[in-house]
Amino acid sequence: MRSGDELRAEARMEAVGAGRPQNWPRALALLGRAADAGNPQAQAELEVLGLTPDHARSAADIDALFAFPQPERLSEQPRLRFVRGFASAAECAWLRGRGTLAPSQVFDPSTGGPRLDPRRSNRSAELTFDELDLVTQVLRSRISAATRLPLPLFEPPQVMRYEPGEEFQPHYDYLDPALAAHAGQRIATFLLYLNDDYEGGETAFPEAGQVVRGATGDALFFANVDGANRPDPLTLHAGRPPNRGTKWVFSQWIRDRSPAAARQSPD
Ligand SMILES: O=C(O)CCC(=O)C(=O)O
Ligand SMILES: [Fe+2]
Repeated sequence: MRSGDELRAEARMEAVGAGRPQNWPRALALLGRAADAGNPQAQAELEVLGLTPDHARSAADIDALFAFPQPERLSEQPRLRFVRGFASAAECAWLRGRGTLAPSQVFDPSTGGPRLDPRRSNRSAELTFDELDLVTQVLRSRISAATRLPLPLFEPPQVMRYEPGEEFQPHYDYLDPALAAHAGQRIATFLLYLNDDYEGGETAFPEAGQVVRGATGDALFFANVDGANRPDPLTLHAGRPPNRGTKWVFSQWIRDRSPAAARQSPD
C-alpha cells in the first residue's frame, strides 16, 4: 500500500502533468486518498481548495476550481484586465511565503542570466518544479483559463514580497526581440494580489495612466505585446513601494513559446 506521502507526490505529478498529460480528476482523487491516509499537507491543500476528500472526485467541483469572475477591461492600449475575487483568501494565504525568498533579480541580456539590480529592491521566491504544489497548480490552471494561454508557456511563478520602501521601479516585462527570437517572447503578465493590509504599493503604469490597487484575491493581467506581437512600450509599469505594511503578490510571466523547450534546445 502506498503511503500518504507517496500518494501526494503522485497527485502532484498528475496535476503538473510531469511526463504525462495533466489529469485533474486523477490528481484530486489521489490527493483525497493521501488526506485519508493522514497526510497533513494533503489535508491542508484540500481544505484551502474547499474540497473534502469525497468531493475531490466530483466533476462539477473540479470545474469550479478553474472558474473565475468576468475580467474588467481597464484599457485596450495596452490590453489591461482586472479580475475582482480571482482567488480566495485561503488560496492567497497559502501562497504567501511559499518558496524561499531571495533578493529579486532582473534578466541580464549580456549574460542571458539573472543579476541583482538596485531598481528591483524587493525579495521574491521563484517556485521550482518541486515547489509546485496542488494549490499553486490549481491557481496556474485558473490563470491559464483566464488568459486563454496554455500552461507549457508559463515560466516558473514567483511569490514577491515588498517591505516598506522596497519597490520594482518602472520596467517592461517583455524581452528584447533579438533575445525573444531565441527564447520566446514574454507576451503576458498575470499578477495576483495576496494581501491588502499595507499602504501604497500600487501597480502603476505611467505611460498608460493607470494605477491599480488590488484587494486580497484580486488579479491584474496585461499583454506585453501589441496586436502584432511587437513589444508594447505602453506597458511600462512599476511595483510602487508600500509606505506602511508588507505587500505580497504572486507573479506569473507567460511566453509565446515553452520556456522549458527553449532551455533544452542546444543552439
Ligand atoms: O508588484 C507589482 O505590483 C508589479 C510586479 C511586476 O511588475 C512583475 O511581476 O512583473
Ligand atoms: Fe513587471
